[in-house]
Amino acid sequence: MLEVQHISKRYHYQKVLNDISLCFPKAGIVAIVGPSGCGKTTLLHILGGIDRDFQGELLWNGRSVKHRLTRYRRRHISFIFQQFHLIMWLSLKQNISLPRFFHKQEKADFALEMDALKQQSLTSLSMGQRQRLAYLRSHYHHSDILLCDEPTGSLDPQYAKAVMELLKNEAKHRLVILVSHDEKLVKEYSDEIYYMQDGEIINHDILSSQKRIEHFPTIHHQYVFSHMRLAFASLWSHKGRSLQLIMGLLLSLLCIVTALTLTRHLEEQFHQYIYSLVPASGISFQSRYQQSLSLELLDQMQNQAGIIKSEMFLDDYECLGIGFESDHYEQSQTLFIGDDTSPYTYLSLQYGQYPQANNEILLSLSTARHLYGEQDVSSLIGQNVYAWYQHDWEVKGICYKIVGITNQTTTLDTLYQMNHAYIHLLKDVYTYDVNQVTSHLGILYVHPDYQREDVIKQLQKQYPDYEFMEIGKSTTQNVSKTLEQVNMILAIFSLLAILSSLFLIGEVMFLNVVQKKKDLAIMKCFGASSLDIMKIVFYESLQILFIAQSSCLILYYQIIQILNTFMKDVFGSEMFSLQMDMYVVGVVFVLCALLVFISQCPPLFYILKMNTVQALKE
Ligand SMILES: Nc1ncnc2c1ncn2[C@@H]1O[C@H](COP(=O)(O)OP(=O)(O)OP(=O)(O)O)[C@@H](O)[C@H]1O
Repeated sequence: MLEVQHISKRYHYQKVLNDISLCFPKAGIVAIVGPSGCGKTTLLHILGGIDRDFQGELLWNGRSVKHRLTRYRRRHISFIFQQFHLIMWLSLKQNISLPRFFHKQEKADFALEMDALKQQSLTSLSMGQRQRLAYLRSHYHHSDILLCDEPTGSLDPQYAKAVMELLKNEAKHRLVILVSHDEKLVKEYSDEIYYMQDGEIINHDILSSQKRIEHFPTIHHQYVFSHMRLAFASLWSHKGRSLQLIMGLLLSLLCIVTALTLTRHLEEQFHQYIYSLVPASGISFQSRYQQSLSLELLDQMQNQAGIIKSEMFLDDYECLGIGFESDHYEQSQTLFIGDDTSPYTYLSLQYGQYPQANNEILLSLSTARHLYGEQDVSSLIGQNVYAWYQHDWEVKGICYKIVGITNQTTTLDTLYQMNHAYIHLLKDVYTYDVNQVTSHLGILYVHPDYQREDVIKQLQKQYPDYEFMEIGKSTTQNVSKTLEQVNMILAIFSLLAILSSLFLIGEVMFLNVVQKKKDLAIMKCFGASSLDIMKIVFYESLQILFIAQSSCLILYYQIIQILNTFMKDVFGSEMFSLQMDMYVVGVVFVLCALLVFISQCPPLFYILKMNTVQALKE
């Protein structure tokens, strides 16, 4: 049984309700009538548990419910408002079954009444139809008390009577409290009437009494994923704005994920590329006093532990390329040849054998293909090619016989030959004395079982007049350092981009809550707690995040594919190929989710502080 004791309420300095005590029956229609502004609606809000800011007691079955109003509303209260308070971004059915989004329902069957409205959109409904919807919604939640604020206010007399008949029928099973101006209509249908004036009850008429007839409606469970569904409906209701948010977040996520993947992968692949040009086992050396190197010195060094091959590059002799033509190197078949990149003893043969004489060479598989096109490269074995060298602007060719093809693919076209072979061959072509040619740069190759640093230390001790350096190390270090800086800058910019879009999400969600606060208050009237409302708002931003992140994953995959095709075209090999970096994706997505959570604090805080009665009036 519902009871209020010594209820008083003030708005600033105005006393709206003054020490009201009432005791209501279990069933029947109880009307509250009085002039405009006397406090009827205020009293109704207190009875409905949506206004918690009052003095006095609200009792249900003798127990105070002032501190558990959400539970009280859910179990015992439903409303019909004068302005209907329908939620325009929900469907007809969702509006009617609104209470079921928040708790399980004892639902009456109203399929017949629904059929007439089913075809229409909410905005196209007439006032009478909206009134009917509001009635159906209150009926959906079969509560102990139905509170009606001017339920016939906007209806023509004929339809008003029909609504009163419905309420009369309702009142057999529950208590109907209605606030109305229409004293005549009220007298015709009410069992009790309270007369109010200036916030006080001035009279009470009991016209008849109604015994409550219990009925046992079917029980419907709460909708599954109810908060998610409401969040999605809310998101859909402002789809333009949501799309902008999703696009903003998607672009920032895509930028940061792609940029970080590029720099992380490119660093690795730059290193690989550098090592494909300059072997990881190479040590370069030169005299500290600018003295020329000699073949004896090379032979001496080659006998050191851990060294497997030594080379020296003649200062003024440069290999221009190889080709099949004997008369001139500038032919289309001529290939530019890089310096050989590793001792051939450690390369696996695909065809043929290792060189046995100075004029025999090995080709890397990629060079053989380059030279011979689509044809079977094994038929290159035994063929002659010409390597063209330039000295003092004079270009001369040395004839080599291809004896083998390795299975190696190299970035630059490469040929391998016996130690110092080209020095001996050039001597005959250019006719010089081997001891007279100068060379200031030598290369040593370290056995894979040895550490380059250790070998360098050893060499440094033994040959103090020479300076030894790891080939490619400083370049890779420089590349790593530069890419690290690029990474850092990218990360900062991307973080700023994500922060700004999250700030935007926070801002838009806040505006959204402010804009929809009346709808959220309506939900509260139909059983939602503050936590339910917070969940809806939070899930809405999670949905934005989810859509942005999943679209980002799809686009990220596409971008990686496009970049790989592009790089394959540009570099002509698959050396620079990217893969989806799930580590980067994971870190960025988790960080972003965390920031979304933080960006939701202002709207969620706003909901906690929201005044339901105030919000309903807006
Ligand atoms: N949020 C508010 N802030 C300040 N004053 C308010 C607020 N809400 C209502 N009032 C005042 O409280 C008084 C009672 O208002 P209430 O709406 O309860 O009256 P009512 O009897 O239902 O009037 P009506 O029949 O016209 O709806 C009015 O004087 C109104 O101006």
